[in-house]
Amino acid sequence: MKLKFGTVEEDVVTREEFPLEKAREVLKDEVIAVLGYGVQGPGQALNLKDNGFNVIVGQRKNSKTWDKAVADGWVPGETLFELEEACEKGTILQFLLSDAGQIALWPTVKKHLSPGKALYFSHGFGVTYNDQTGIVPPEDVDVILVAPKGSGTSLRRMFVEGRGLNSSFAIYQDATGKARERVIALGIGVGSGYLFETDFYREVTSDLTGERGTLMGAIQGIFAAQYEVLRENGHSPSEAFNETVEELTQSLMPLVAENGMDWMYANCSTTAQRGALDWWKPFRDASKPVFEQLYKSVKDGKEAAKSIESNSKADYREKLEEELSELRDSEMWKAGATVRKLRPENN
Ligand SMILES: NC(=O)C1=CN([C@@H]2O[C@H](COP(=O)(O)OP(=O)(O)OC[C@H]3O[C@@H](n4cnc5c(N)ncnc54)[C@H](O)[C@@H]3O)[C@@H](O)[C@H]2O)C=CC1
Ligand SMILES: CC(=O)[C@](C)(O)C(=O)O
Ligand SMILES: [Mg+2]
Ligand SMILES: [Mg+2]
Repeated sequence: MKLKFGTVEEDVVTREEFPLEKAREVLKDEVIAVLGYGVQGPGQALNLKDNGFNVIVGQRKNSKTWDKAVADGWVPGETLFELEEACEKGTILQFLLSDAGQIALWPTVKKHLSPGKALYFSHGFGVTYNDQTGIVPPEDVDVILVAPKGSGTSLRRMFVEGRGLNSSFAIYQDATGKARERVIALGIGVGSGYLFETDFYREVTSDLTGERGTLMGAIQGIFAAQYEVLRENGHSPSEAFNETVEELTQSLMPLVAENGMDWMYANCSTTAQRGALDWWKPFRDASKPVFEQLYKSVKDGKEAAKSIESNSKADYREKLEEELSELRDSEMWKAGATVRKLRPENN
């Protein structure tokens, strides 16, 4: 359906125009092989299974995630296979290894992409940066994308709650003439609330910008800056944390989610409104050059190169964990752990 986003009209696909029954009809003869069982793998595979699709999972044996797949109800030899066996059995291959991991498995996946199969991604990364990944799909398969706009953990949680995370979708190559109905059916099948169309390049550039920017990188940066200034001026950790993070996640962001920034402002004091209206523009102006630098680094493929380089190392998990523990052990997030315990619903 066509909808106005501000003054711009866009086409979105909802469950109303493309109900689950239609998705099941489109994919009734397909075997959907979900390759990789990290964060997106479980969310998408379990939602597809619960929605009545024919799904198998491919994962390395003797790994923690193989055991997790078994614990989630996938049966070795029936619905859970080694990666190569799943590639062979699947007619739609959902390539949900980490973006760096996809490079290593690509020769195997490619070998099993016989004509008419579909290659499905949840990120435009591998194909867009194919000068770095080597992922160049054969011409006689569909190449499609459904990118849930959130963590696989939320995708599953929201599905179980009867809600739906929104996703973008894209078609890179339509070899069968059925790529469009295939990709939309998969998008509905994995539990998307609605789908908006993009292309692989735009998906990856916006996504890499978003996660490095406001969604993850910038927000931690801005939290740290304010927390430090409050602490340096003699405020206690609990006061600094509450005024920086807790109030935002518990009180104010839910209001923004419900009805927008203006409505959240309107539900705060006129004192706060005066100050926030004065200060948001200096913050925008201070951070915009950093966002421009970030977008350029994404566009130039530098962010992709860094990610491939670091996540292809044998000990990449340990290294990431080390850096995450640095965050976890910072005073701000230690204070956060105590504050979370104090929420009445947590005790
Ligand atoms: N994590 C998320 O919620 C989101 C991820 N995506 C995209 O979905 C795709 C999958 O991402 P995640 O689920 O985060 O992946 P992940 O980092 O959790 O890894 C998925 C699986 O790949 C396996 N793997 C890694 N390297 C391997 C290798 N060399 N050989 C064999 N297996 C290997 C891991 O064991 C794991 O089971 C990526 O394209 C990512 O950008 C998109 C939206 C959100
Ligand atoms: C959750 C999501 O969509 C991210 C942040 O882009 C990602 O995990 O890559
Ligand atoms: Mg994303
Ligand atoms: Mg991402």
